[in-house]
Amino acid sequence: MFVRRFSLRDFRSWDSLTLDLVPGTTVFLGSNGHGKTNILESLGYLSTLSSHRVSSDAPMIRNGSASAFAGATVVNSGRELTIDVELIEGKSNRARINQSPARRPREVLGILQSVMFAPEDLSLVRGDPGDRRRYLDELLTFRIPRMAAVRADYDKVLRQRSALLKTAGGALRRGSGSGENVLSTLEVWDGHLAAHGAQLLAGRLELVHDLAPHLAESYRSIAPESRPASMRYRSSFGTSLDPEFTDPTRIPGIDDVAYLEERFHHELSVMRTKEIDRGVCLVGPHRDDLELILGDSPAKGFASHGESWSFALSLRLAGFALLRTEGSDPVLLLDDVFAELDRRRRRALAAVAATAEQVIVTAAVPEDVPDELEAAKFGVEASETPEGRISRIVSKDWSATTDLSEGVENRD
Ligand SMILES: Nc1ncnc2c1ncn2[C@@H]1O[C@H](COP(=O)(O)OP(=O)(O)OP(=O)(O)O)[C@@H](O)[C@H]1O
Repeated sequence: MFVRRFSLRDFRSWDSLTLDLVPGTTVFLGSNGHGKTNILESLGYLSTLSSHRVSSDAPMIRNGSASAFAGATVVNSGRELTIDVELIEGKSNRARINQSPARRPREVLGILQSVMFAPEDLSLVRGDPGDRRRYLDELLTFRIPRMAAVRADYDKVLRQRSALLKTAGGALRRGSGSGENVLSTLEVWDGHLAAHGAQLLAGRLELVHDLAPHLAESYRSIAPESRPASMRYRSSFGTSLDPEFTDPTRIPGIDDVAYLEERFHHELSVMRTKEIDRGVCLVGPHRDDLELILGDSPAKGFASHGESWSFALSLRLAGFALLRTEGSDPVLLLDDVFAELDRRRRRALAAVAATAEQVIVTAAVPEDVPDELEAAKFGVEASETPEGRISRIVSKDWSATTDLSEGVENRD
């Protein structure tokens, strides 16, 4: 698939931009802090409804504006769909598909599939479990779009159940009669949590099973002199779950969801007193992790800086390879990453990028982009204006390269 056109309004440093793109590699070039990453972030947002840099939407709205807009026309096997999202300060976001309002923004998920590799990805290896869960869930949603609804339902039940756990703790400590009522309501929420959680968990386990060989292969090609890379899902269910279930080589079965739902229920009953004491939900997919292993050791806290980079890149390339084997052709978004890589890893990444239908790259200077990637180039420059610092596409002399910014308007 490829993005044929995209538009921004009041998105970070871009007050207004409409740009036509083509398949192949497109590079946005400019000095630090001029607005290149903001472009990739907006495409990533249209793809996943979240930013790779911030956990809330507010920072993406241009300073002084009440809302931001990002839209893209995506061509997938000859079929064109236009999606757009409006981020509104203090209100729910709005999304449209082919100009028609979507009932929920998450309906746009899956239309623009992308894999982004960015400096922030080091946190996949070194950061908190939440970063790795997000990595898994984004891929899962591309594979199985209905998983976006399962995740949303799970999060909703989790919030309600957590609030109830706090109430239950208070009521039982006071010895009030309402404690009994709260406990029976908790049973109902346990059922909902286990039902949604089991689906999410089964989806993640199947994903890890399918992803693991691609990870091993990607890491081998990037860092052949290093130890082998592997992954394993770590469940918060403890001994309630047969360890065989998290073995990435185990072939998922059709009864998995039912088994996991039953185990989830069981684990909730085991943890009941502890959960009420603490007032939080202690087990479930929201407490799980993806273990990344280098040789026989956990990559986190053990891998060198270079190995961690290779691991993070391999995770992204593994996701890209998996989606491609399943018939999808995600857009590859590479945020200023070539300058960070040594020659071997640059070549490995360039080789994969050359096979993608569309690659969008940011770089400070043309020399940062490997020669193997024939690229169309746009210059990006920000300047101070009465409305603040605003980014623009500018014409540059790239000498002997294709400068597409000639004639491009930063249109309304
Ligand atoms: N909400 C916002 N409103 C206005 N400007 C913003 C907002 N958020 C970020 N910016 C501006 O965007 C610019 C940073 O843009 P971006 O991160 O895209 O830079 P970049 O060109 O990718 O730089 P680097 O090469 O250093 O990564 C900064 O000037 C910052 O002040």
